[in-house]
Amino acid sequence: MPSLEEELFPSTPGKFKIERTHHMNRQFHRCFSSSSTMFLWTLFLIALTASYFSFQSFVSSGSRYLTASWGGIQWEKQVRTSAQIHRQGGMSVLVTGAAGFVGSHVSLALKRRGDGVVGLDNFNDYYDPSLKKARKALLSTHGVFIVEADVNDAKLLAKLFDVVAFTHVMHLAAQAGVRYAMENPQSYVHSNIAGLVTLMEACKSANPQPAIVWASSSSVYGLNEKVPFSELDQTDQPASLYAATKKAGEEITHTYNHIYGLSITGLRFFTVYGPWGRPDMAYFSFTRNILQGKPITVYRGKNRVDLARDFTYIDDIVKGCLGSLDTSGKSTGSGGKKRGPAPFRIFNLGNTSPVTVPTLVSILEGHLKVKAKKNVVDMPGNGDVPFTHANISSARIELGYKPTTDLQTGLKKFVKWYLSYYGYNHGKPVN
Ligand SMILES: O=C(O)[C@H]1O[C@H](OP(=O)(O)OP(=O)(O)OC[C@H]2O[C@@H](n3ccc(=O)[nH]c3=O)[C@H](O)[C@@H]2O)[C@H](O)[C@@H](O)[C@@H]1O
Repeated sequence: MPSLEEELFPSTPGKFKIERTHHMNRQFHRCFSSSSTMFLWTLFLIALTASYFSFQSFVSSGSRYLTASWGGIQWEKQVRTSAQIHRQGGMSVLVTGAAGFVGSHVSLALKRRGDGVVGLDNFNDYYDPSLKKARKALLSTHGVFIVEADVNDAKLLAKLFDVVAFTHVMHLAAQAGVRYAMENPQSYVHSNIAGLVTLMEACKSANPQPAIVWASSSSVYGLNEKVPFSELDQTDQPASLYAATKKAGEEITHTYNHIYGLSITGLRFFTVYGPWGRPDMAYFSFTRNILQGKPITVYRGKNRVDLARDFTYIDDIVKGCLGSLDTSGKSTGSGGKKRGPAPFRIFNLGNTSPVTVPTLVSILEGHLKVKAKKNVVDMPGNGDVPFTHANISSARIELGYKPTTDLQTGLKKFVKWYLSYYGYNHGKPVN
């Protein structure tokens, strides 16, 4: 039995057998055997295919405009107003990941000192998007407008550079989290590789080209054992896919610096923490669990050695970011062509005093006045590294970077924010 498709579109029309009336037989025979009719059929099929594709593109462009949260006169006005500079010698900065932890703090600091800021964020649900919306609302009260879109949206990026001649890009949009890379590896490729390249393409084509400062990570040191970690140490042994994508980012940005003259500064952040932080990070999830009376899992390294991190307070990181923007130097290219060498820099932004995870827990217990229920387990092979420790000499010399907040002080500020944000009164939830 022929399929429906075969019945409607026989593969060999000339041999089409008609067994009804003789008259019809003659007609069909004439129809399929004449070459001019064949030509008409071909034309018909081409027209059908073409109209199918134009309908498809109409539907997709239509839905793009229907669902797009950007574009239009009012939108452009908001972008321009947000980008306005209010100080002598100020800059206009496109901050990607502006609704994120570091992004929201940096945006606010720039705006406060009179720089123009436009944010970009896709508000994904890697962690509770309502926290991102709350950061957005906070920024909005300070005059920072955040465009809701993905950094992979090349058309939007081109439009933004059309509307504003950004002097700088602070690129903080990324898929963060070391261990989550085993659950969702593609999200790291999407944001940290594809998204970075899309942004670099937009920056290289922009006229004038902006200078770029972006977030790499202390995780690029991977299995490096030389302490403290210095920028010249080996970084070709990543322990997680997250670290590998950040290291790849350093190589990708180098290429754009080399070929197109983009000014690049990569910042290797060391476990940043503080108010408005990331709920997926240990200090945050420990706080939540301790307050809710739930157990926490504390990982332990080989031979029962405690894990340690060079925890760095958000305000210190913000100073490092602003110092990087201020000293970035200009990109040299224009019209997608390099006109001369441009700066390429990489800095550690750490605290230079690692603290073990059990110590982190006891500091939290002190501030929360609640004892944690600890499950101590051996570190699973999920991308974690045993310790991090930053050498910050270069950042100190070139950016004037000088961290001033120790973990005890920084966690106190975090806990104060946490209790007030989540509605606790003296450690008890307010109903
Ligand atoms: O500095 C960096 O490069 C990285 O810092 C953090 O990564 P991580 O240091 O692993 O921060 P946490 O996830 O907060 O973990 C801190 C420590 O607590 C430990 N931990 C974590 C979670 C947990 O349930 N138990 C536990 O003992 C981890 O093993 C680690 O030693 C961030 O999550 C990364 O996005 C960032 O790039």
